[in-house]
Amino acid sequence: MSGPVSGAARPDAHTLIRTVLDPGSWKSWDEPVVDPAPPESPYAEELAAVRARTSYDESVVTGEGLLAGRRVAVMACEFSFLAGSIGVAAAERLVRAVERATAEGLPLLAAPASGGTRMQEGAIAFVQMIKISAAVSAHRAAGLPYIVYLRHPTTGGVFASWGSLGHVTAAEPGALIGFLGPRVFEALHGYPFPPDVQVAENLYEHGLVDAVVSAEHAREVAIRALAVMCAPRDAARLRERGETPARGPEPEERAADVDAWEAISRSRRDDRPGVKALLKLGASHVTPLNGTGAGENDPGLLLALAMFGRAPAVVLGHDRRRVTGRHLGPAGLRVARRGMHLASELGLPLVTVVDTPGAALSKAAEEGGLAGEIARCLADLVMLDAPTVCLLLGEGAGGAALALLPADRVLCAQHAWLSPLPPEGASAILYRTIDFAPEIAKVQGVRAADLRRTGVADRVIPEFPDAAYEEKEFCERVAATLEYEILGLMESPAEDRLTTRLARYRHLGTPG
Ligand SMILES: CC(C)(COP(=O)(O)OP(=O)(O)OC[C@H]1O[C@@H](n2cnc3c(N)ncnc32)[C@H](O)[C@@H]1OP(=O)(O)O)[C@@H](O)C(=O)NCCC(=O)NCCSC(=O)CC(=O)O
Repeated sequence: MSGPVSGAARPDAHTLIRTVLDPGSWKSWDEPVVDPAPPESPYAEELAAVRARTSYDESVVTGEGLLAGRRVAVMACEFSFLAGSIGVAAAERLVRAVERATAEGLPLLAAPASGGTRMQEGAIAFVQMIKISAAVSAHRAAGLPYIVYLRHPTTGGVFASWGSLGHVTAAEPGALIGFLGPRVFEALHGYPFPPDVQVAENLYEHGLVDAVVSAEHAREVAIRALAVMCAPRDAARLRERGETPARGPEPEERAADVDAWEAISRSRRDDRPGVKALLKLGASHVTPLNGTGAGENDPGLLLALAMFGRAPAVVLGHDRRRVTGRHLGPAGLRVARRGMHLASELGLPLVTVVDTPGAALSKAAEEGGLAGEIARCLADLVMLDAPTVCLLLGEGAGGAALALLPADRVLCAQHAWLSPLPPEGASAILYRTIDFAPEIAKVQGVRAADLRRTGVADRVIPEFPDAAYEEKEFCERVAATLEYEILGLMESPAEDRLTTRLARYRHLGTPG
C-alpha cells in the first residue's frame, strides 16, 4: 500500500480545478469574506498573515465551470489556508455555493482537503457541519448529482459531513483520509494510530469510496458518471430529438422451447455471460461503484452507472463469477439497496440482474441479517419511484434472486430460471435426496417459458442456441431490449408506474 502523498505534491485548489474542468471555463462565485475574528485578535492577525502568504482569502473556493461542456458547480478546499479548516466564513461560502447549484439545477463537484473544524473558532465552527450537510441534502433531494473527490488529507468534520455525502466518491491515491487526525490521536493516547488504516486504498477495500484515482482520472470519472446521472429522463424529449431506440427487442417466438433441466444446466456453465460481460459488450459510460459506501462490500454484487443505448441506468446485479462459492451475503444486498436508493434519489431507471445460485448460508450471513436484507430489498424495490427493469440472466435460486425481482418489467433470458431454492434442495426436501432435481424443476415451473405463462416475466430473450456460444450478440440483444423497455417505462408518470407495478405483484398467481 502506498503511503500518503507528500505535502510538496499537493496541488492547490486552483491547480486542481484547472486539472478537472475544461480549460478557461472557471468562474468564481466567491464573495468577499466577512471575518468572524474580532479585529486585532491573534486570530485576525493569523488570518491576515495567511492571506499575505497565500493567494487565498479563505480555506475554500467555490464557483462554476464546464466539464466536457457540461455546466457544473465546484467547491474545493485550499489546504495551505489553515489546513483547509472550516469556520463560519468558509461554511457560509460553501452553503451559498450549494444553494446556488440547487437553484440553478447544477451538478455539484466537491474536492475537500482539510483538518476539519477550525480550532480557532471552536463550537460555532463545529456546528457549521450541520448547515453544510443540510444544503447538500437539499441539493440531493432536488435529484441533482453530487460527486466528491477526497484529497490528501481529509479529516474530521469535513470527512464527517460534505466529504461523505457523495452519490459517487473518489479518492486521491495514497491520501490520508480519516476521522481523527493521526497526530491528534497520538497526542491524546500516547501511542500511534495503526498504519495503513486512514488511507484511500484501505477505504476502497472497505467499500467506503468508489475509486482511487488521480485528479486527471477523477475528471474522466466525473464526466462518465454525469453522462448517466444527467442523461435526459424525459422520453418525449428523446423522441423530439429523434433519439428512439435503434433496435427493438428480438421476437420472443424465436426462443426455443427447452427442457427445465437443460436450461438449468446451461445457466450454470462457467462460460455463460454474466452482468460484467453485459456491461462490457452491451453498455457504455460504465462507472463501477464500490460497496455500500458505508463500510461493507461483497464482490458477488456489482453496482454501476451505465447507458444502454440512450437509456441511462443504475445497474445492480449478481456477479457470481467473482466469488468463490458464488453465494451472496447480506452485505451484497445492502450494496443493492444503495443502488435502489441512488436510482430513487436521482430519478434514474434501475436495472437489476439476477444470476445467483442462492444466498450465502452461514453463521456470518445469519448474524449479518440475511433474511432481513432480502425483505428490505423486496420492500424497497417494489415501492421504488424510479422505473425498474429486472433481467433474469442465468440462475435464479432462492431469496437472493427474489430480492432483485419485483420490477416494472421482468425480462428472462431463454435459459434463465427462478426457483424458491436450487432444484437439488427442493428434491432433498421432498425425497431426502437430490436425485430428483430434474423432475422437480419440470413441475415447479421454473423455466423462462413457464415464468412468461404465469406472468412473472414479460418477455423472453432468445439465445441462439445458447448465450455462451454467442456472447457478444447475446449481450447486444439484451442491451437493446433493456434500452427499449427503459425508454418505454420513462414514458409513464411515476404514480402510474407504481400503481401498475403494485397491481401486477398483487395479482401474481391469483389473476382477476
Ligand atoms: C490534517 C492533518 C492530518 C494534516 O497534517 P500535516 O502534517 O499535513 O499538516 P499540519 O498538521 O502541519 O497542519 C498544517 C497547519 O494547519 C493547522 N491545522 C490543522 N488542522 C487544523 C484545524 N482543524 N484547525 C485549525 N488549524 C489546523 C496545523 O496546526 C498547522 O498549523 P501550523 O502550520 O501553524 O503549524 C493534521 O493537521 C491533523 O491531524 N489535523 C487535525 C485533524 C482532526 O483531527 N480534525 C478534527 C477537528 S474537530 C472536527 O473536525 C469536528 C469533528 O471531528 O466532528
